[in-house]
Amino acid sequence: MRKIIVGSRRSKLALTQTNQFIEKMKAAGSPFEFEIKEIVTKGDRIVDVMLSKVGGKGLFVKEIEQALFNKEIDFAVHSMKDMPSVLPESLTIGCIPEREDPRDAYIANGHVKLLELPVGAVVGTSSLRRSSQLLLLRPDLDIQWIRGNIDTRLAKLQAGDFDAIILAAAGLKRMGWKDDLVTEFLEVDECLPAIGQGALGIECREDDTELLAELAKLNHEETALAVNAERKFLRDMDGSCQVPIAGYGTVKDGEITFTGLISSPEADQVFKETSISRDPIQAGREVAEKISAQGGYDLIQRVKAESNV
Ligand SMILES: NCc1[nH]cc(CCC(=O)O)c1CC(=O)O
Repeated sequence: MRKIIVGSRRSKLALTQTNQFIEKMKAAGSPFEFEIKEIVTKGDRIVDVMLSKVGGKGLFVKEIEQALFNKEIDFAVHSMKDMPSVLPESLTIGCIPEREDPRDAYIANGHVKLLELPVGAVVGTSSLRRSSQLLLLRPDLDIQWIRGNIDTRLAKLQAGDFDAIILAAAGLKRMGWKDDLVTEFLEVDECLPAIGQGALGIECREDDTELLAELAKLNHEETALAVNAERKFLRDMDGSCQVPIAGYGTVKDGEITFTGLISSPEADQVFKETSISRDPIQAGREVAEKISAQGGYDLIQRVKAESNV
């Protein structure tokens, strides 16, 4: 029996996602034995710097991809949100399992609703995408950067460093947090999620046909279509997690409805467009074209130049 070595970051969330996926493979009758190999990435070593200032795409994936090339590991479970829009040659996404909740979760001390926070309240997030969309809803808020894993962020909230914080609902749910921790789930039309948020991607070597055949059984067609549209938009806009870019697709009867958003960090310029297509590439491309025609692509380039990434 082949033993599959699964690479995982060392964070609680990464290990949880990896273990949950391995259990799914076992339940689907996969013929392998599994062993997890922990890998420390650059993104895990940097804790105190604003992520958007650190620079370099794929902070959480480079070391893992190197281990795949070296055949030290056979696959890795990534949050699609952390994946650069282009994969290195000879690696591929073997499958995209069914998506968890794509929404952002707003968690406030005393469960004060977002629209009821006092003027100038301090909200913690480390994402320009979240901060710019928050400012659209509440221009008066004092957005402060927060870093660290889920537990660290919740502890900082509880310590009173912030009045509220925003986290991905998917991470909380996978870690077993109950919904009553969350003050409000921000609906996708008020805070459009990150590209790929809530979805996992299983990265492996392109020539590992034996493994690819097993992974294919866990692919979720609708999630994969939506995420492909989202990632086409990310590629065409030349985006990354270091610029305020968002996108979310849904699929009904084989038809993808995709909405993309580009904003300035101050949220004084916002472009949001939707396209519907049976082809994920076309859906993503069309939204990118519409937004670029209005100046969205130039805005992304300017944000990048200003933050030196
Ligand atoms: N940027 C870190 C990261 N990457 C994936 C998730 C959550 C899980 C997911 O979105 O699938 C998180 C944490 C967060 O944003 O709160």
